[in-house]
Amino acid sequence: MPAPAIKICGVTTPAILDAVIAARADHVGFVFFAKSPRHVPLRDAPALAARTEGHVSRVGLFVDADDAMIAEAVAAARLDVLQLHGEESPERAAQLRARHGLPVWKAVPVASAADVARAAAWVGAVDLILFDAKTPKGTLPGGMGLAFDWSLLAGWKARAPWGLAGGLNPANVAEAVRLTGAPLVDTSSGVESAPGVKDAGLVAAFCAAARAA
Ligand SMILES: O=C(O)c1ccccc1N[C@@H]1O[C@H](COP(=O)(O)O)[C@@H](O)[C@H]1O
Repeated sequence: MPAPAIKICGVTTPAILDAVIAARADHVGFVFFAKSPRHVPLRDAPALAARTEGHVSRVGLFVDADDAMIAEAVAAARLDVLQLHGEESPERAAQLRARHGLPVWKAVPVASAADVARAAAWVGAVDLILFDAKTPKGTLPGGMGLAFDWSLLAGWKARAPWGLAGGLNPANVAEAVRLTGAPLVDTSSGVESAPGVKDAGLVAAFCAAARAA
């Protein structure tokens, strides 16, 4: 089984961006969602984007964002991918893909086998389906460090590119890849010392563990 692609999400500082690049992650995620402790203000995005050039692809994470917000972030961070993490519809995803000419990833919240089955609605509308843990009502729709029961993915027959998120960290990512065969793994809280505070050592450990899986 080839090593999974790796995305480190919620990067907000040049120092951690350098750690992500040094650890040879494939994707870095910038969160454009004001309620998140990992929110990147638009004014900070150009400098972060410039640092990534030629090293890592830039994924912009949005939660039910409007057109203006997404267009500004695409320009400021020179995004390569749009990740939708809210209640966007397949039609909205397809519209954004056409408008920006960028791949669109959609997070699908999972707590049951039915949630995995519902991911079929996204096949064809997006470029990658990201299975993530369903979070409690009233909390952030992701970035909570919560894992779901990975065995639920046994019902997913991989009819589309997909990835695994939710509570992944250096200690469990190898097991997650072994059990699910995920072609892409995505983490945020699992490489932090506190919400929104990334740890360069944990970033390196996560990438090494994912690659060794
Ligand atoms: O990171 C956030 O703050 C965030 C906010 C709103 C939606 C999604 C968010 N993060 C994404 O959630 C998954 C799982 O994160 P974790 O590893 O469990 O912390 C991942 O894709 C994050 O990028």
